Amino acid sequence: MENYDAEKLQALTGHASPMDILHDPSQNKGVAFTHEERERLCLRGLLPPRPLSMEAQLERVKANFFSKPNNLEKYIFLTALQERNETLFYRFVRENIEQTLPIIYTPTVGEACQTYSQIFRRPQGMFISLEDRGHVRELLGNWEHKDVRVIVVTDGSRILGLGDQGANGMGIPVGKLALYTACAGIPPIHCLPITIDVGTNNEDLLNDPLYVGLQHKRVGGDDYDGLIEEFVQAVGDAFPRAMIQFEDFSNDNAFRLLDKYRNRVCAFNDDIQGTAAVALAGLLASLRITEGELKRQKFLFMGAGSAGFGIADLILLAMEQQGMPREEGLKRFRFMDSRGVVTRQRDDLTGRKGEFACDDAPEKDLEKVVESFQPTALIGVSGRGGAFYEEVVRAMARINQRPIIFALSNPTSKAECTAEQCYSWTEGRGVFASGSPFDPVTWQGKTFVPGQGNNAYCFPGIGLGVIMCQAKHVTDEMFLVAAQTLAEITDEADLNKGRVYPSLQDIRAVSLKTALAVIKVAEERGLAKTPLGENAEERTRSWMCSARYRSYV
Ligand SMILES: NC(=O)C1=CN([C@@H]2O[C@H](COP(=O)(O)OP(=O)(O)OC[C@H]3O[C@@H](n4cnc5c(N)ncnc54)[C@H](O)[C@@H]3O)[C@@H](O)[C@H]2O)C=CC1
Ligand SMILES: CC(=O)C(=O)O
Ligand SMILES: [Mg+2]
Repeated sequence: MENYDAEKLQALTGHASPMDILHDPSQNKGVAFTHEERERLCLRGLLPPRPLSMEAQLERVKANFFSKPNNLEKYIFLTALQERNETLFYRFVRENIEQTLPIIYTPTVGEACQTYSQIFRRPQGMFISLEDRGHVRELLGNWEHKDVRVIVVTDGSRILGLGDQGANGMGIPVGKLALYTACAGIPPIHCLPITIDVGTNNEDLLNDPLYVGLQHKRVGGDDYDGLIEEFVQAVGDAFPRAMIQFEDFSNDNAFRLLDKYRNRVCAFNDDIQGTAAVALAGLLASLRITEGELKRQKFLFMGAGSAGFGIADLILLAMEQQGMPREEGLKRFRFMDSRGVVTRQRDDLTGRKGEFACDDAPEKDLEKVVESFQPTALIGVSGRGGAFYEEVVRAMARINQRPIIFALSNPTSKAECTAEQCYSWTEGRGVFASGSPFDPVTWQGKTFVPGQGNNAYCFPGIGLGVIMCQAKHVTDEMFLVAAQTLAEITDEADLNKGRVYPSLQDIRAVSLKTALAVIKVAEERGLAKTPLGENAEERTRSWMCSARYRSYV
């Protein structure tokens, strides 16, 4: 028989045994449990005798983190901390955001997905596979938390610019949701990462004996659509207050699923819409440097997929708001993909490509397209590292006094050019942003701090706003206001350093402002199920979790 009162413990912590408290990452404080708490929760003897403060724990975590020999080891270390003591994990991430974001997110999360089968310790999130057809609702009932508000779901088919990673893509929803908590204060209890496994076309995984996903080719067609439909319906039933974020779906499905579900449930696609918001924000801030007007810009996109068309659509919406009709705006865009410029003569004008196709002659050489189209902004969303080679960047600098060059592909190895290349090839005149972080660059005595043009600046705040007012849908207008809000927060000091985004240190304030702007749109459009009115800021602030230990005495 136990010498503790299980009922009392249950009432206090939700757990009937003291050891379960230590094994629950949302309750565990490790050695930070005070003497009084240890007494009350019957933890005496289960911990080394001397209580330490959270500050001391943070010192230890810091020393461990920085002593790791490489980034993947840092990732494994932080994941273990997250699974052991969530509060300490989030406090450490927040206090060291510049150092930890590149680990729990791009670029290292990409490496973590690629090695997922090797580094797998404990499952995080939920896996739904083809084998679960007909049982998805039942399966969601196995998740321990019942009040889920945000689901990030992938099918692993296009993980960053690394292609098909199958079930190993789970690192992405887990990382994105960690950002929801770290950057927007959404309590982890409300977050659910999900990977839908319909197989993989990645030959390495199909031949890897350690691969943890279904080891057959991807299944598409009605079976795929049926599973996604069952998933969306099951979410509505199991978690009626949840918003669904589609993440890293290959572009044959990304737009299709977005179009199918955006007006039916509360859902958005981050690669299309979140990326659009961050890119537009960066462009609006860039125009304060180049002293240009959005309507007068010419955009050349390398990459004609989810991110590219998502960004272009939002730019067009912003142009329309400034009085430029969509038809006129379309003329200011060119898209290139692996087959060259997207022209009307092509035989693959499916989806968004048809609308953005131009009348130019076919051309595969990026430098020639830069010379003929004379873009003011070059945007890389191709997942092809090094696509912006020296002659291309130099041509941009010949045509423009201040060329805008965004290398948005992730992870770092897929960036179309590096920050250093951009600044040196444009002789310090390039206005640069990248999807994965680059260190500051000193060029001829001036130090540039490149901004990170990553949807991480937008989706946490948008999600926070949607959740707070329980918006019925996530609309393009919400992404537009998110972009405008982010651009406004970027100040002159940022721009003077060459950074077209605010510092990541300010990310919580950015997320809060974004959320408030989103709530306002939802309320104005009659989409808010629980309007917050004048209390929006106070209610949102007080809902955001703070990464502080709760007291049990
Ligand atoms: N910075 C950010 O916040 C975000 C960055 N991305 C990055 O953007 C990249 C693309 O993502 P999605 O648009 O979702 O992928 P996608 O697969 O929908 O589109 C990729 C496009 O690039 C084209 N492409 C591929 N190889 C090429 C080559 N050699 N030359 C020219 N074009 C080529 C493809 O034909 C396709 O049009 C990825 O690396 C992803 O990590 C995506 C979302 C957000
Ligand atoms: C950042 C992001 O969502 C991507 O690279 O897919
Ligand atoms: Mg993504």
